[in-house]
Amino acid sequence: MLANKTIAFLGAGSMAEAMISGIVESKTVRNDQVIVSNRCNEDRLIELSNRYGIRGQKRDELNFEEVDIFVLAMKPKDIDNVLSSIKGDIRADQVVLSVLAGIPTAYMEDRLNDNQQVIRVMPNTSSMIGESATAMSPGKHTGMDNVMDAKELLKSIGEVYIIEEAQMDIFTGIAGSGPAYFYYLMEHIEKVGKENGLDIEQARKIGAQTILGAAKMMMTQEEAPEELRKKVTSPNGTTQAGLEALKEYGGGEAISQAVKGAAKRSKEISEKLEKVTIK
Ligand SMILES: NC(=O)C1=CN([C@@H]2O[C@H](COP(=O)(O)OP(=O)(O)OC[C@H]3O[C@@H](n4cnc5c(N)ncnc54)[C@H](OP(=O)(O)O)[C@@H]3O)[C@@H](O)[C@H]2O)C=CC1
Ligand SMILES: O=C(O)[C@@H]1CCC=N1
Repeated sequence: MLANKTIAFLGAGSMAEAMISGIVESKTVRNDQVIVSNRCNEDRLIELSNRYGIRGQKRDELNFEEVDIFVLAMKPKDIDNVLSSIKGDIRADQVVLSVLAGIPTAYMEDRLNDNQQVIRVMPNTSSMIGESATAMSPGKHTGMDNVMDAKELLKSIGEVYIIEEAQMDIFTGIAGSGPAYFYYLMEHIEKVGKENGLDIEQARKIGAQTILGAAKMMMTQEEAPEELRKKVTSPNGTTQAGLEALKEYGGGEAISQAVKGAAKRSKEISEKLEKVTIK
């Protein structure tokens, strides 16, 4: 379905690069079907086009007619500028995928053309290696063919979940922001490993393999995480001591609060948006 489709990223930052890397690596589309553009940083366009063999184009070089799927990948604060700058150039049947946290489909529909096809998407940076957990929520005018094309494209960067838009905030708290929690955890594991005689590279590999192993267990075994945890925990053994410390220092609550904090911020971004329709 994507065989002859052209995909244009508007925004060339970390998230765009992670998605481009995953898409190119998967060979779901040919490299020359992918275009990347940004606001002003031409060096970055050259860098990405050289690194991934895709087409870097300045805004005024973009031929909107040839594009089938636009991927908006700028910061949420830039959304109004972008929507008003593309409205005159895109058609309603061209699909606009937005990866911006907190920007509802209705907000984009109100500011683009009548019946504009939009899809709100929440990937994460593990798209870089095809391991994202990505959510998508189509807007009210989006046809099934475009939903299927978007899903196929997003499958190339990892697992895809079609969810209700109302669930986007919590999805963002868990999966969009989630990689950062694990990196933060690893920063602490590296530090304590180093303080206790490991070199930092060793500590990193050991910690990462442990997270990977636990993740694969959860994805392949029937047991719930609680059961798997109990199997690690010998009475009065080392794990019990570790878990007691984790509880004493609020580890579980800290994780819940991290997810809730990120979800709350996603909701706040939506709530702070200009409510007036500017069509
Ligand atoms: N980073 C992450 O883990 C995730 C991010 N997201 C979402 O992805 C979006 C981008 O985040 P991230 O990649 O981290 O941000 P970056 O700051 O790394 O990149 C932002 C990009 O947007 C470009 N840009 C700004 N204004 C415009 C414009 N008017 N037209 C075209 N491009 C423009 C910038 O170009 P220039 O440099 O030329 O100004 C830059 O390339 C955010 O909305 C975020 O919510 C979603 C999931 C995960
Ligand atoms: O921090 C952010 O706002 C973005 C959205 C999800 C991950 N990064």
